[in-house]
Amino acid sequence: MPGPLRFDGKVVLVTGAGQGLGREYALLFAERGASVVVNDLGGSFKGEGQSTSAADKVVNEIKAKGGKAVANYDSVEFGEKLVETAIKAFGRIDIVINNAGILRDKSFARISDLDWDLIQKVHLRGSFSVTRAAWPYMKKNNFGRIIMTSSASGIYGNFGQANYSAAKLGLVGLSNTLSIEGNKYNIRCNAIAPSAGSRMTETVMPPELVAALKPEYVAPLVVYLCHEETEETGSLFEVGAGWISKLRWERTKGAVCRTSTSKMTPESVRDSWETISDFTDSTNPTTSRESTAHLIGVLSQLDESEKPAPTPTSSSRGINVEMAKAAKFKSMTYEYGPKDAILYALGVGYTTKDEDYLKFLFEGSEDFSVVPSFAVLPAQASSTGLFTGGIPGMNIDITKILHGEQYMEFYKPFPSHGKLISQARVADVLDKGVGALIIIDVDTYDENKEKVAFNQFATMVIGAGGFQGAKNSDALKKMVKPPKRAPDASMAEKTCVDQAALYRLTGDRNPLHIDPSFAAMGGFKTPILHGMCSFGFATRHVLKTYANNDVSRMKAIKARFSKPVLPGETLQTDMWKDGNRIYFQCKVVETGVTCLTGAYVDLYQSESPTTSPGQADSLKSDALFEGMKAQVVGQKDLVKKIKACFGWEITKNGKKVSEWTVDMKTGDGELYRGTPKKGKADCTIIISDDDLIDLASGKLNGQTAFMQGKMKIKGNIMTAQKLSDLFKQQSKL
Ligand SMILES: CCCCCCC[C@@H](O)CC(=O)SCCNC(=O)CCNC(=O)[C@H](O)C(C)(C)COP(=O)(O)OP(=O)(O)OC[C@H]1O[C@@H](n2cnc3c(N)ncnc32)[C@H](O)[C@@H]1OP(=O)(O)O
Repeated sequence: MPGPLRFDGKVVLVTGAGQGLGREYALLFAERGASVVVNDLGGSFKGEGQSTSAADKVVNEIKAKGGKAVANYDSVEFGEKLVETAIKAFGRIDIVINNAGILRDKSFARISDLDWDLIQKVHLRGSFSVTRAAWPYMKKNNFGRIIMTSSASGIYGNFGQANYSAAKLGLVGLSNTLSIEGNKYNIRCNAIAPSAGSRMTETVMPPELVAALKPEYVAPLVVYLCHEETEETGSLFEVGAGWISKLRWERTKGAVCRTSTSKMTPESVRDSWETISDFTDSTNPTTSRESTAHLIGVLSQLDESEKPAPTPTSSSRGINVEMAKAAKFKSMTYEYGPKDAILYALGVGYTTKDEDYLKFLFEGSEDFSVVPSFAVLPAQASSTGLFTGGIPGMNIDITKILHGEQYMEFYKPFPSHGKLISQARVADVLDKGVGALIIIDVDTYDENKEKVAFNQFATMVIGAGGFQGAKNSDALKKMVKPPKRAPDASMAEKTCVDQAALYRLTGDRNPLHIDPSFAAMGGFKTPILHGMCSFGFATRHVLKTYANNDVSRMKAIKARFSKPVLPGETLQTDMWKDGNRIYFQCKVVETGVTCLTGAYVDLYQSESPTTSPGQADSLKSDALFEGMKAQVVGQKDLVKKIKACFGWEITKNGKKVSEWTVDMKTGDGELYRGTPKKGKADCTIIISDDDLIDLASGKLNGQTAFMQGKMKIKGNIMTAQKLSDLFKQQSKL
C-alpha cells in the first residue's frame, strides 16, 4: 500500500480559511506537513466588516499542533498581497485553494448592482487575482495545484442566487482553461462544488443538515487533488457528507435541421426537437476541439456541390454506400519539385548516413530519383474529402479514421518535378463490424495524360461499422501470406521521436499524428505514426535489399496496417524473395508487435530481354526506364543497356564503341538499330556549339549535358522520343 499523502516542503495558500471549509483545509494541509498561509478578512458572511481574529485563531491552532502557518488579512481582490505573504514567510507558493466567498442572496429582480458586483468581485475576480499572482511561481517551479470552489447553485441554478450562481459557474470555466494552460508546467486545476454546513449554508439549509454536512467530509478531496502525485486536472466534483462524484458534459447525437436543398427554419428545428433532445447514443465531449470536430461530420451530410443530396437511407450510422460510390471527385493537380521529393524521402527515413541514399536526397546527384511511394502524396491530396466532409454519404467521425491497408502500382518513375493529376473514386465501403472500411481508388497521370501510378486506400473508420453493408469486396486488393520459412533478409531501423512531425510536412496533416488531445479522442495515449510512414520505411528496406535502390524496378506494393506504431519505435522488415515478388512484414522491435502484414512488393524484371530491331517500338515502358536508369548510372552502362533494350549500337565515326562518346567536331553521336550504317542513324544526338566547347574543355561531360538538357536525342522513333522526354524532364532540375 502506498504511504500517507504528505506535503512536506510545500506551501499552501487557503483563502477564507478563518472558519468552515477553509479552516478545515488549512488544518489538514498543516497536519500533512505543509506550511500554510491562512487568509481571512474577518468580515461577516455578507462581506461586511473586518478583523484579524479569525485567521489568527486558525494560525494558533496549527502552531499549537506543531505546524507552520502565517496569517493574512487582505481581501482576495488583491491577490498579490496574499501571495507576497507566502513568499515572505516561506519563500515559495505551491498550492492555492480559492475558497473565500460571501453571499448577497436576493431574488433576481431585487439584485442591485452592488449585490451583483460584490459577488463577482469576491468569487470570480478574487480567485482570478490570487491565482494570477501565484501562477508565475508555479510555472517557475514546474509545479502547481489549484482548486476553484464552485457550487451546486452554479451547476444547477438556485432560487435567489442569480449573482452567486453566475460567479460559481464562471469559476468552472476558469478552472477548465487553467487546466489546459497549466498542463505543460505540471500545474493542475480542478473545481469542486462542496456541500458543507457553514455560516453561508445555514441560511439555506435546515439546522440538522448543516450539522451533518461537516467540512471534514469535504477537505480530504481537496487535499488529495493537490498532492504532487495527483494528475487529475480540468475536472469538476460534487462533494459532501463523505460522498464524492465527478461530473462531465453529455451531448445528444443531435439533429441537422437543414439539408443541402432546404433551409434551416424555426419549423425544421421544431420538427427535429425530439431527436435534438434524445440522449440515446449520447457522447461526452471533453475538449472544445472535440466539440467542434463533430461539425465536420455534419458538413459531410450537407455537401452543397452534390445536388440533390438525398439523406442517408441504408445506414443507421451516417454511411450510405451507394451515395458514396456515386460521388464525383474533382480531379486534383499536384505540382511538386525536388524539394518535395527530398522532404518525402527524409520523412520515410532516407538518410545521408547511407551513401546509397544520396540519390534520393540531393537534387545534384547524377541519378537523382524520386522514391516510388511518393505516389501517395498526389493521390491523398485528391481524396481529402474524406476528412473535410466532401464525400456524400460519409457522415463519419474524423477522429476515428485509421489507415487500414494500402496498395500501389507504378507505371513510370517520377521525374524530379512536374504536375500530376489524380482522379479518385470510392470503390466500395465494407462493413467490418469494428468499423467501416472505405476503399478509395486513385489514378494518377502526368502532364501527357499518361498514367504514372495507381493507389488504393483502405481506411477504417472505427465505430462506424454495423450499417448492414457487405463484409468483403473484389474491389479490395488482396493481401498475401509470407512463406513459412525463416526470412531471407531483414532490416531494422529506429524511427525518430519526431518522425511523424517530419512526415506530416509532406502532406498528411491529420492531427492524430501530432496533437495529443486529438489522438486521445481516437483512443490513443499519444499521437501515432502515419501508416504511410511505416509503409515508406518497409518498402525502402525492400528496394534497397532486392532492387539496388533502382526505382524503375518498383511495380506494386500492398500492405495492411495491423497495429499502430509510435514515433521513436524501431521497425524491423522481414523479407522473403520469390522470383520478382518480395513478401514482407514489419514488426515493432521494442514490443514485438507485427504492424505491417499481408504485404508484398512486386518488382519489374531487372534485365530486359534483348529485342530484335523490329521490336523496338513495342518495348514496354519498364524496359525503356532501364535505359534511362543506365544513362544516369554511367556511360559504359548506358551503351550496354541501350543495346540490351533497343538493340541499338553506339558509334563513333561509324564504328561501334563501348563507351558513350560524342563527336567533338560535330557534337553528334549516332544511334543505330542493328549494324551501323553510315548516314542511316535512327536518331541523332545533338548538342549546341557552346556546350560543345564545354565538353571539349572537360567542363561538361556527356552525361551532365544530358541532365541539363543541353544534349538531346532527336529522332523519329517513338521510344527514342520518350527517352528524350525523360532527359528533358531531368534537365529541369
Ligand atoms: C483517402 C485518404 C485516406 C488516408 C487516411 C489515412 C490517414 C492517416 O493519417 C491515418 C493513419 O495513418 S492511422 C495510422 C496507421 N494505421 C494504424 O495504425 C491502424 C492499425 N490497425 C489497427 O489498429 C487494427 O487493425 C484495427 C483497429 C484497424 C482493427 O483491429 P481489430 O479491431 O482487432 O479488428 P479485427 O477484429 O482483427 O478484424 C475485424 C475485421 O476488420 C478487418 N481488419 C482488421 N484490421 C484491418 C485493417 N488494418 N485494414 C483493413 N481491414 C482490417 C479484419 O480482417 C476483420 O474483417 P474480416 O472478418 O472480414 O476478416
